[in-house]
Amino acid sequence: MSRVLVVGAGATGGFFGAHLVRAERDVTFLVRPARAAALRSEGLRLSTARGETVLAARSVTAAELDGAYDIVLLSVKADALPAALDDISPAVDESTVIIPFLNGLDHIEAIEERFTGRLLGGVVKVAAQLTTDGVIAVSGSTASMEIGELSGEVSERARRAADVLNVEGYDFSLSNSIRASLWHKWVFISAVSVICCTAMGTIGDVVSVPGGAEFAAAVLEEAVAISGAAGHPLPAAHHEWLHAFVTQAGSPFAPSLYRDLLDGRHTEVEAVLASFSSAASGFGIGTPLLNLAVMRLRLHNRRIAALS
Ligand SMILES: NC(=O)C1=CN([C@@H]2O[C@H](COP(=O)(O)OP(=O)(O)OC[C@H]3O[C@@H](n4cnc5c(N)ncnc54)[C@H](OP(=O)(O)O)[C@@H]3O)[C@@H](O)[C@H]2O)C=CC1
Ligand SMILES: CC(C)(CO)C(=O)C(=O)O
Repeated sequence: MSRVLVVGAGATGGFFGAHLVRAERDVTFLVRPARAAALRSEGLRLSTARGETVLAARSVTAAELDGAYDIVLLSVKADALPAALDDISPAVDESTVIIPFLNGLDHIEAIEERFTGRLLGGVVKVAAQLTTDGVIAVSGSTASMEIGELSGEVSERARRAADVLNVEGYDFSLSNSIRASLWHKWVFISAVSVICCTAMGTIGDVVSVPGGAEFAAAVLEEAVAISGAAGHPLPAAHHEWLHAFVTQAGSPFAPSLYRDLLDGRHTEVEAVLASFSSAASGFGIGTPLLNLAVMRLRLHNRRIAALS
C-alpha cells in the first residue's frame, strides 16, 4: 500500500489526513514533539457541525523517520517551510511525490529547487483552524483537494497519487491545469484576506455597512487583474461566483489570515499578500487596497514578534 506522510497535523494536514486515515490509507503524521505527545495521548480530534470525532493517528517526529514515503503532503505554514523541507529529506527518494497545501506560489520554487522533479501542485480548500486545545475545528460544510503536474500533463504518478488521495469527505480532482488553479486560489485567498483584514470583519460584517460591498468588489478586481496579467485570467463564471461570494450579505466567512490576525498569531502576509503585490508591481498594476492590507499585517507581525 502507498505510504503517505502528512507533514504537520494542523488545520489542513489534520483535516485531510483524518479523512485519509478514515479511508484506511497508510498514513503517518510528521509532527514536532509537543504535537506528537498530544496525538498519542488524545488522538486526532476533529470538530465539525456534526460533533467531535477522535481518530487514532500514527505519528513520528523528524528524528524517527524510517525511510522514504510514496506521497508527502506538506501542510505547514509558509514560515515553517524551510525547516519542514530539511525534516522531510529522509522521507523523499526518487519515486516520492511531494504535494504542498500552502497558499500563494512562493513555495513552488523553494520545493522544486530542493527536491527537483518530486513536486506535484496542490490546491486545498477548507475552512479549518487548529484550536489552542489541539482540536481541528472545521467551520465550513465543503472541502476540496485538487492535485496535478505543474506541466499540465496527466502523468502516471499523478494518477497513482489521485487513487490514494481521492477518498470520502471532500471533493477531489486530478487537474491538467493546476498552475491556473493555484493562481485562481491566490485570487480568492488574497481578496478575502484583504477584505476581512482591512475592514476587520467577516464578509457579512463588511458588506453590512455602507460602502462595504463596493470595497469588497474593488479588492476582488485588483486581485483578478493580477491573475489575468500573469496569464491566468479568471473564467467569467468563476469571476461571477467570486464576486457573489465576497459581497454575500450575512456571510460568516473569514479566511485563515483573518483568524490569525484576530487571535494575535503571526500571519502569512509575506507569502500570501506581499508576494501577490510584488507580482502586481512586476506587471505594472497598481494595488492600493492590497498594499494597505500588506502594511497592516506587517505591522501586526512586528508587534507579535516584539511580544514573544
Ligand atoms: N486553515 C485553512 O483553513 C487553510 C489553510 N491553507 C493553507 O495551508 C497551509 C497550512 O495552514 P494550516 O493547516 O492552517 O496551518 P496550521 O498552523 O493549522 O498547521 C500547521 C502545522 O504545521 C506544524 N509544523 C510546523 N513546522 C513543522 C515541522 N517542521 N514538522 C512538523 N510539523 C510542523 C505546526 O505544528 P506545531 O504545533 O509544532 O507548531 C502546525 O500544527 C498554509 O499555507 C495556509 O495558508 C489552505 C487552505 C485552507
Ligand atoms: C480561503 C480558504 C478558506 C480556502 O480554503 C483558505 O485557504 C484559508 O482560509 O486559508
